[in-house]
Amino acid sequence: NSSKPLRNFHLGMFEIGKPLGKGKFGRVYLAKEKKTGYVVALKTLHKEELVHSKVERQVRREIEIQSNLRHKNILRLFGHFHDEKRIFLILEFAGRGELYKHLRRQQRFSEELSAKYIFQMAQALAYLHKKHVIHRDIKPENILLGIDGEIKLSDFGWSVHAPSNRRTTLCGTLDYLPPEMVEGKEHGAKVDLWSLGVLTYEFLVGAPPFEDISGHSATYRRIAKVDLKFPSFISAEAKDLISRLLQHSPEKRLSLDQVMRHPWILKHKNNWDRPG
Ligand SMILES: COc1ccc(C(=O)Nc2ccccc2)cc1NC(=O)CCSc1ncnc(N)c1Br
Repeated sequence: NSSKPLRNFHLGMFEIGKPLGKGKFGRVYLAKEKKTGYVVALKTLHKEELVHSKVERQVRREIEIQSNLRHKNILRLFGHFHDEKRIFLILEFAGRGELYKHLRRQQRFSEELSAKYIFQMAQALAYLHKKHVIHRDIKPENILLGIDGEIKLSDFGWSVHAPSNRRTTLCGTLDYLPPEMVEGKEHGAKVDLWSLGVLTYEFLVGAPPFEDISGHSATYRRIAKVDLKFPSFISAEAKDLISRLLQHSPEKRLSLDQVMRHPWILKHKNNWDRPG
């Protein structure tokens, strides 16, 4: 539409820097836009892989979903372009990188830091849900940190417009899947609330609640049963929030507003270093 600023990007506009990481479909590089000196993260997706895994349509839908998202806790997709072999996504660069690396290094986060991250996640999800976008792939690997340590929700590889019934097979970890997705049922935005509960648990404990080293079917069973156990060091308020999110039936799960007003969040809210 005419209101959109004309921005046809091409590779020659960028100075490519160090590799930032390897995603499931391609590599990500630090890059600088030559004219403005603006630093971005440039993600390359290889077309033959996308076509091969019938993900082409998903990328297109993804780009159109992303291009009108603007929120401080959601990583921006500024634009995209392609050459004969690759598609390039021009992404906001998150100054403190991948959250899961910080989590693994520190084993687990304090209750105060976890509450701050969960509050910011709830704000990002409330924004997405208002736009009828369900993320569906909330896990530490898809969360980045901005230069001030703020959450940047990323990689909407699986986001869809609600409601939806997943068609393509799921890849990667099952740990974050809610019962309705494990059972292949219709699912709505409440899948992100279940995953938020799993994320809260993993921040505080250092591992997801239903992880079962004996394999997928064991994890499936534990999810379907909501077989939830807490270590003794978890506070009563944190246990309360997690238990009210990890409810088998989606309607019983807390809403995002209730998460943002939960005693466990409010208890820590005044100690967060709030910029500005
Ligand atoms: C809005 O962020 C995205 C939006 C979309 C997709 C994507 O691949 N979609 C997709 C790909 C294939 C098929 C269907 C969808 C990916 C991302 N994001 C990423 O890949 C994160 C790259 S890593 C990184 N990024 C910035 N700063 C850092 N310090 C780092 Br480390």
